[in-house]
Amino acid sequence: MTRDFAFSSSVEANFDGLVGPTHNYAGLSFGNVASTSNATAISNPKSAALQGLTKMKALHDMGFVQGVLPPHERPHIKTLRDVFGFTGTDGEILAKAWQANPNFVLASSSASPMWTANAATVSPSGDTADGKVHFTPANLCAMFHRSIEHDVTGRALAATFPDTHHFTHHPALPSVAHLGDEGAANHTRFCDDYGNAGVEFFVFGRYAFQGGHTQPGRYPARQTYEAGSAIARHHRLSDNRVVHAQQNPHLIDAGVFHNDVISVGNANTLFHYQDAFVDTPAVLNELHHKLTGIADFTSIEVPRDRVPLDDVIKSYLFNSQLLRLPENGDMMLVLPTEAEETISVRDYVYDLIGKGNTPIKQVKFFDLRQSMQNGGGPACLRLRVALTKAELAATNPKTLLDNDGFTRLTNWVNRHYRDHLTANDFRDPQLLIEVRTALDKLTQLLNLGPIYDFQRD
Ligand SMILES: NCCC[C@H](NC(=O)CCC(=O)O)C(=O)O
Repeated sequence: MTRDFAFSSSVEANFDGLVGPTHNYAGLSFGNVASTSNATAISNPKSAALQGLTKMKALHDMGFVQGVLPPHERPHIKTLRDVFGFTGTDGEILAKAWQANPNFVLASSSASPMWTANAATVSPSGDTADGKVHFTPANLCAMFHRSIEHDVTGRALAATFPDTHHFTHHPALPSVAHLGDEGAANHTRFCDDYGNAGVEFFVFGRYAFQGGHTQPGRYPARQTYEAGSAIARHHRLSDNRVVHAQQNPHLIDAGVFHNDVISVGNANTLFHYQDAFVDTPAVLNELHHKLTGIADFTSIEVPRDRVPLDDVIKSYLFNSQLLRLPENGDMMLVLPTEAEETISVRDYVYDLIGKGNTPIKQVKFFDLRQSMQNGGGPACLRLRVALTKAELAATNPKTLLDNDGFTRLTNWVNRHYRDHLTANDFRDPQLLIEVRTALDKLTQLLNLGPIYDFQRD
């Protein structure tokens, strides 16, 4: 197929989460090996945010549309007050909560909204019955510290995509285990041109309303089938262009807590591990079948005996960004440096590129160690939003980064962020004041309006 991708009327924009000023390692995510093994490590929020910005800038410079989503207010005093019941001034609330149980404060202080692959599920207008882009913030109810994200995430998305002629914002699904939803980390879309109808692929860990199915035994299956199917209905997707697949429960038990740790897809390509799903051949068949006449579907399977599962998890091979280069339509993998340092993975990737017989022709590595130590690689850090030209023009322009935007955000980080944070620092009300000062400024830089609770109370 010969096409000039540069003149396509639609794009896939990547909205990365700007790492928040309280980025820290608290070991909060059971089943996420990096998070639990780095609990109590000292974090460097400044360097974490700059690592993220470096990746965003590099992709912008390569011609991709790069957006940004803001961090959240942490420690989240509203949670300590309204959920746990502590009273008094902000300083008193922090002190009382810490005394009752330091974990209350730590679970209210994570910078986890940085992983915007978990912010929402997004259905592009080519897929939806009403021709609008639909957003559903993820309830993230499997982990307490993430379950407090969706209100502010919803406000940030509405401030980024404000035009109701083009964008529809749904509330998060109810926060109960039956409807556990982790957003785009378990959602992929296949298509030809980003503006045309595609096939949406929802991956889940377990069924909540039907017995008799296999599920993991050791670690939680965060996403349910029922959550994905409810979102597909809310987003007005056609059944002929939706595929639901169960993730292999043995992989979840080995530490693959989201589908984006074991597969990545974009445009006409799915890059996945052997046995990523329950009955992988049947899943591939359904994708092939539903994509007939829509896109020339290709799947690339990485065999277990080529790359051991432990190396997949350690290196985050599949937590890559799979990007279609604007100039010629070739695909590029964006990987963390850990992938280059893991010999089996490095050899595999260079072989893949070298052979040249798949759509993936390029690879780039980025140092994202601060995020990686909490289990967040390149793919976790971005939310993809396919947009037509008209939708892109209706997007809040301050959230779409150009050279000046990068300079402003880099200066903002350098001015407001600490370079060293441990658990004890969250007891200090001064940190909260620093965070609020920084975020107040950020809402002006990105023209978001008062999205934070401290700006609204
Ligand atoms: N998509 C990647 C998400 C990583 C995230 N880690 C965390 O929340 C770790 C936070 C801590 O342990 O401090 C999670 O597991 O949901």
